[in-house]
Amino acid sequence: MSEINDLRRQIEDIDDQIVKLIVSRFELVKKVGEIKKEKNLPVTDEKREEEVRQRWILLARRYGLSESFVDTFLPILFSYSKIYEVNSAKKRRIVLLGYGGMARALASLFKLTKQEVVITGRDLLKAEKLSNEFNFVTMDILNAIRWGELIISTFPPAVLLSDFSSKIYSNIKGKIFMDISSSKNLVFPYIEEKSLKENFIYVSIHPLFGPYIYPVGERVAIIPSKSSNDDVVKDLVKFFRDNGLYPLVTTLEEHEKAMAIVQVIPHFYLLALSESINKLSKELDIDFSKYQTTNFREVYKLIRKINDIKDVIMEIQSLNPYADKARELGVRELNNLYNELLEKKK
Ligand SMILES: C=C(O[C@@H]1C=C(C(=O)O)C=C[C@H]1O)C(=O)O
Repeated sequence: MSEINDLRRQIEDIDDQIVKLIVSRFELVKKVGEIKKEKNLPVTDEKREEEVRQRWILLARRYGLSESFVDTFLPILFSYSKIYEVNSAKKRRIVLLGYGGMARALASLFKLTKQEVVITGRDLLKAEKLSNEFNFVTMDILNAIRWGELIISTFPPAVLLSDFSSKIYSNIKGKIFMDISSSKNLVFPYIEEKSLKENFIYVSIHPLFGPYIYPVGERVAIIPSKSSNDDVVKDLVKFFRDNGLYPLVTTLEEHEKAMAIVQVIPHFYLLALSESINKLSKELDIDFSKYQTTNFREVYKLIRKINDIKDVIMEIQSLNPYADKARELGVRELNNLYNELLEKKK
């Protein structure tokens, strides 16, 4: 036993050094972040990440560490590095309409950059619960939008199109209003028209990440409207960059087409895959959880994630204007593959 204890003391010594070294690394990363902010550069630098990865792979080979360790460890290191790189940004008065997962993700970023944030919605108790998590403030909707400067709605499309939101649109003259919908085909023209009529500035955004906390370095699509000019867009690009995201200015059409590719098809396959796995395991009467391969584990993680946000996923399937085309193609490709494999058997 004392031999184990002795070894464990040595392990602890090494752990001490690892933690100290990681913190020293983060301190340097923080300095890189300050320079990037001065130079208006985004937090994420994919080229540099690949460079770092290649160095690590060489080191791993030299010292006999597995490459899979590198590929498991580095993404975690990078994602925490980026949290350290986000500094306080110019203070804006931000109103978050809604208190779901995406509101929480955005709130976590605004906490890192020390923004002034008011969280509000139809249920003020729920709004307060989220506010408390980050030490932000809750107000009723009308007071919040009177106070705020940037209004970010995390409401679902049906709410954005309702009379409830109309009341908001007619009380935000001169302010910037953003929605975060994944499918914008319905809401964009509707809010754009409201913004021209009610004299507010509408810029549609789409955070390209799920409802996870501290999404530093992730992308956000920005879609200008007829009521927003270049200065507003430039200002928002800087705002999102300073708040740790990677802004991408695009158009409504391009956005919807891109989402057909990166959301509609993958979600469609994953939902079907989820059902197929469940049904086959019942039919064959096998508890597959005991037999998880590494790849299966990754795939199943994704399946679980999308099942958690099934409402949003079904909404995208029904609202994206290219969804029918995408799904038809998806089914056709499955059939092709099916036939190809059948042919081989003959
Ligand atoms: C520290 C930097 O920022 C990020 C973090 C990196 C890291 O932890 O090594 C690498 C690239 C960037 O995505 C950098 O650009 O060097």
